[in-house]
Amino acid sequence: MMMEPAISVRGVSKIFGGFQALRDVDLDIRQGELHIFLGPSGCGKTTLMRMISGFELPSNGRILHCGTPITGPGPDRGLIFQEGVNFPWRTVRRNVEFGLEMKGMPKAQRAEVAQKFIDLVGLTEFASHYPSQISGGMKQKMALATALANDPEALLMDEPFGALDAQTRSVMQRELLRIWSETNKTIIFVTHSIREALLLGNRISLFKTRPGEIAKIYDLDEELGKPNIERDSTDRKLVDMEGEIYRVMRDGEY
Ligand SMILES: Nc1ncnc2c1ncn2[C@@H]1O[C@H](COP(=O)(O)OP(=O)(O)OP(=O)(O)O)[C@@H](O)[C@H]1O
Repeated sequence: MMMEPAISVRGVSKIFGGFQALRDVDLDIRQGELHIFLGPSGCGKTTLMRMISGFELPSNGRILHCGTPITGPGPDRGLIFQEGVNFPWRTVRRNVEFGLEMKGMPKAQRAEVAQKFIDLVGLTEFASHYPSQISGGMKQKMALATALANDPEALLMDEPFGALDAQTRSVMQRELLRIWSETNKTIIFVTHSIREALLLGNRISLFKTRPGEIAKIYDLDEELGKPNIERDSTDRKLVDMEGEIYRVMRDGEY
């Protein structure tokens, strides 16, 4: 039996003023999938992500989460941005606890849940530090722990590693794959980087611009095997795909 998609995007367009940012997007995100949005600047990746998060509504069409129309933000969809939003006056632990506090979870239980996710992302030693005392990569780990603590069904990650240096970014990619395989969450991950897309995804939605559309979907499981930390950036097939996607984007020949 086919599982119901985690997210279904049906005939979705978005118009800002007179400007068409997205046109007629159809897409199913599978349960437990790590799905990549890849494309040039301005092609509408963030706009589609914001509509899935519920902060923005489609001009036309509809978006369903597990069969239910999305009408606004909800705890079932956890967001992680490049800036890694946090409260600077709260320690790592109290940042991770924030959503649980809002839900009114009792203190002891919230400490236990926060600890579990702080350990999962590898911040055990830094739980009592303030955001200003930890690195950019650690801040993104904290954002991941904060999102996971709320037990969302899907994680929406908008260029979460975009501001990190190459070395830290590569560590975080491996960490993300480990955490994904341990939690089985559905993840939508936005990136500009073809290589990052190829290292992480089950599938890639390749966007094109003017108007923003999904031009092509690549099934990486078929080509490269399922994403795991062994997926190798020097693998011949991966390098070939990288070249192909690069050419498609450069020449606009979708
Ligand atoms: N609130 C808004 N009002 C007007 N135009 C907008 C608004 N939000 C986005 N746009 C326009 O819609 C288009 C798509 O923007 P979006 O941020 O979704 O692109 P993107 O693919 O995420 O780009 P980037 O990779 O640079 O973040 C852009 O041309 C942008 O200027």
